[in-house]
Amino acid sequence: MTDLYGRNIDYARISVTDRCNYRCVYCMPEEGVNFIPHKEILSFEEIVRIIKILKELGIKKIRLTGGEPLVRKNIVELVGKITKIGLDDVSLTTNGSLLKIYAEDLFKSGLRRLNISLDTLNCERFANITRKGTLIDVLEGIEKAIAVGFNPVKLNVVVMKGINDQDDLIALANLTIDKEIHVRFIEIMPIGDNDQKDKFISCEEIKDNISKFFKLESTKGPFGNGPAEYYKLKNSKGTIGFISPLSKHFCAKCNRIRITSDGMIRLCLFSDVEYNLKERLRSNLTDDEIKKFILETLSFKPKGHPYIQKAREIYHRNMSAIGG
Ligand SMILES: Nc1nc2c(ncn2[C@@H]2O[C@H](COP(=O)(O)OP(=O)(O)OP(=O)(O)O)[C@@H](O)[C@H]2O)c(=O)[nH]1
Ligand SMILES: C[S@@+](CC[C@H](N)C(=O)[O-])C[C@H]1O[C@@H](n2cnc3c(N)ncnc32)[C@H](O)[C@@H]1O
Ligand code: SF4
Ligand code: SF4
Repeated sequence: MTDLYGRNIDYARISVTDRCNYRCVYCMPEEGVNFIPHKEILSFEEIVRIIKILKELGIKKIRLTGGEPLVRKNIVELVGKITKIGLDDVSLTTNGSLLKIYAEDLFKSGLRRLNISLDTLNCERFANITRKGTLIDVLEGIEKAIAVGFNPVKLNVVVMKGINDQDDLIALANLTIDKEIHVRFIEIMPIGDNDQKDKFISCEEIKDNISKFFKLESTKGPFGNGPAEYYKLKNSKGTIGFISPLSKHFCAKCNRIRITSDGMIRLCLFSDVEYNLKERLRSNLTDDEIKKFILETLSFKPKGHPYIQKAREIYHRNMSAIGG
């Protein structure tokens, strides 16, 4: 599919749930989140049908996300159904807390790569950032993922000024030396109901902080479809990536659409305008009619966000409900 700006859209991020066992400070509030009622959440059959239709429209890469995708009941079964569809790439973004339990079965169901969120290697800070998490669970989950054969394994680090922008950067960068782990530092985005919007630090500053300790060499990065720019440390096995949606946005190269867990097509992370796909799926439209609807909505995909450089808006959905 090509949009009005000539961008080839071949990647869909599908959120399989808005629920999560964590409450990360940059993603959703500690309490009072209104989760989507179960009957509004897309069923496995609906998700699989959407992916098959998207494939016919030229989508080749699918990322499953959430909320926390691994808290969705029978997620392994869903992954198995999706990997059988015959796409070029299926991947999943997770907080890693349940990987100890699911990594092996996910691998057996055909999934080959994982992106795991991990913002610090300090137990106390980890508990404060996730509000509900225990660091050791994620570290063991990462070990397990590597042991069963996932490759590449990428770690996503949302960097917050004054919280994890100093020693954490060095400790996380260090992980890339001996292991084939790819650590990506991400600029915090001002989306949803969170109180971290004054914690922004740009990738340039993050890079400067790392460069005080390590020399970064530009490099090609691991297999992926996302916007990260990659570097490596001398003789390291893994890489270090930077994702800068605000300071150096990548909208001109945007290749993706999103489907929320309640079946809305979201054309841009930074735009709250959504199109009701679920309503069409549940009203007996044919696959061809659904295709036509998706193509029609694509013409509304924005060029980028007009306020992207200094976005300080409150969006009606939290990041957990969009899928990142
Ligand atoms: N602004 C913006 N941020 C994005 C977009 N896609 C992903 N991100 C952010 O990038 C970070 C990493 O996303 P992931 O889910 O790991 O996916 P990815 O980096 O696209 O995946 P790879 O295919 O492995 O490169 C998250 O914080 C996302 O919110 C996008 O289209 N726009
Ligand atoms: C919404 S989470 C969903 C998947 C899974 N629960 C996880 O945490 O990896 C997807 C990605 O979005 C990132 N994210 C969440 N809120 C963010 C924010 N305000 N700014 C930048 N990235 C954010 C997370 O760190 C994670 O890497
Ligand atoms: S970033 Fe992921 S793990 Fe953290 S609260 Fe959001 S959905 Fe949950
Ligand atoms: S902000 Fe919107 S247009 Fe820009 S890269 Fe992200 S999804 Fe694409």
